[in-house]
This record gives sequence, C-alpha cells and structure tokens, in this order.
Amino acid sequence: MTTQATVLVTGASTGIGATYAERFAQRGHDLVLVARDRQRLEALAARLRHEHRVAIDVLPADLTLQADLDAVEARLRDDTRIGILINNAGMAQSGNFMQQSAQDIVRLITLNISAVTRLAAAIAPRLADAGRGAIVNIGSVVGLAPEFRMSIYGATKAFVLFLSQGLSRELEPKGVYVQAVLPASTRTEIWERAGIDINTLTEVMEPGELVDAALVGFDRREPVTIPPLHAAEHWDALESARKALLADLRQAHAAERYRA
Ligand SMILES: NC(=O)C1=CN([C@@H]2O[C@H](COP(=O)(O)OP(=O)(O)OC[C@H]3O[C@@H](n4cnc5c(N)ncnc54)[C@H](OP(=O)(O)O)[C@@H]3O)[C@@H](O)[C@H]2O)C=CC1
Ligand SMILES: N[C@@H](C=O)C(=O)O
Repeated sequence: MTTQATVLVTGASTGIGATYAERFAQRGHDLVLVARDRQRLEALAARLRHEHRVAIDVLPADLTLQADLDAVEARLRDDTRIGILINNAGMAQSGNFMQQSAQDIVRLITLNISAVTRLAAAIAPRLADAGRGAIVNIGSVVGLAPEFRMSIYGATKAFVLFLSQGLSRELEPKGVYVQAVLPASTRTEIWERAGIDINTLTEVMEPGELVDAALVGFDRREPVTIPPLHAAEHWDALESARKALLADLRQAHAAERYRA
C-alpha cells in the first residue's frame, strides 16, 4: 500500500494513457485504469502489479455512455484515495468538416469534451476541499492549428486547453494543480482508429518520450506543457499577445476601423 495519491487514468488500455499508467506505477502510485477494453486493461494491470507492486483497479467504461460515465464520476467523487486524474481518453477524426456524420460529431464531442469536463468536475470539489491533487487534461497542438483542417477535433482540443487554463486559475489557489498537455503526432493507435495511415506522417514521437516530457512539466507544476515545442518562447509570446489583446479591449465603442 503506498502513501502516494492513487492515479485514475482514462484511456489507459493503450497509447498515451497506458504509458501514463506505467510511469505512475513506476513512481509507486496505485492506479485505477479506465477504458472500454477490459482484457487489455486487465493484462496491463497484471503486468504493472507484478513489476511495481502497486494496487491497480480496472474500471471498464465507455465514456460516451451515460451509465458508464456516471460510474467513473462516482469513483472520482467518492474514492478519497484518488488524488490525480489523467484525463486522457480521446479520439481523432479523418476527413473534413462536411464529411463528418452527425454520429461522428456527437461521439467526438461527447468523448473529447463532455467526458473530459464531467470527470474534472467530479473530482475537483474533493481535491479543492483537501487542498491538494492534480488534474491532467490531454489536449493537442491541433487545438492551436485551424490550418490542419481537423476542425471538430481541433475545436475539442482548443476546448481542453481553455478549460485547463480556466480551471488552473480557479483551482490553483485551492492547492489543486491543473495541467494541459499538448502532444503533436505520437505513435499510437489513434491514427488507425481514425482511418489515417501513420506512415504518411513525416515526424512521430514515441509515447514514452511524450509522457516522460509531460511528467517533467508535471513535476515542475507547469500549467501548459507542449513537449514537441522546442522554442518555448513561441508559447510565451502567444500568451503575452493574448493578454495584450484582452487589455486593449474598449468595450463601450466599436473600433475606428469598423466605423462607417
Ligand atoms: N497520438 C497522437 O498523435 C496524439 C494524441 N493526442 C491525445 O492523446 C489522448 C490519448 O490518445 P492516444 O493514446 O494517442 O490514442 P489511442 O487511440 O492509442 O488510445 C485512446 C485510449 O482511449 C480509450 N478510449 C477510446 N474511446 C473511448 C471511449 N468511448 N470510452 C473510454 N475510453 C475510450 C481507448 O481505449 P478503448 O478502445 O479500450 O476504450 C484507449 O485506451 C487523446 O485525448 C488524444 O486526442 C493528442 C495529440 C496527439
Ligand atoms: N491525435 C492527433 C490527430 O489526429 C493529434 O492530436 O495530433
């Protein structure tokens, strides 16, 4: 039994989530693993229990289904051992906006926005009351890039970034750390699941390197961690420009350029 916080990881059956599970097990944390594929979760749990002697619960759930999401929310709300949420489960899209069916749109938004938000909302009050804990939301650089023409997926990831920055301002004073992690192309199944050939990508990061970098940001309590961004000053400049824009708003009258 560890004295460290238990970590609940969504999307833990493969890819970035499975890597987070391994890294936190290596750090001695007990785990709760959430995804739809029970068999893959059980196999990962068995290996990590054996290798790292930590307690691991498997909680199969389809986060697009109300009853399953309710169950994971309840676990986050009621299990006081859980002090870290890795809000990772997500899916991507292929094709342009007009090629997305209504079902595609609902599934993308339900998993990438509704589930992420509801799980954060489930754990946040308890962490704030305790004055400690962390919520890690996995966004994407695509959320900064309308040029990529993954308009709905990118919009869901822009939402995750904004949500994380807002929660960081609301919860950091209460002792709760909120981190947005923005990967770029990373070698996981998300591409095949979205019907995209990963071999068409020019550069791809391995999930181990991605998560190790994200955990450096986590350990530094960095609010926004962008492992593939080598020139950090670009993010700093973007944030400065955003704040300058806000400071320059004069809401009483329209700008001169808009006056007839
Ligand atoms: N790979 C990349 O290039 C990038 C990924 N990201 C983000 O990283 C996160 C992880 O993605 P990644 O590891 O690459 O993708 P994978 O497709 O490899 O893994 C996705 C994980 O989410 C789970 N999942 C998918 N749908 C559901 C669902 N309906 N309910 C519950 N769990 C579900 C899958 O498990 P199961 O099928 O068992 O349910 C799996 O464990 C996502 O949020 C993604 O947007 C961001 C930028 C780049
Ligand atoms: N998941 C990837 C796109 O499909 C990404 O976010 O880069």
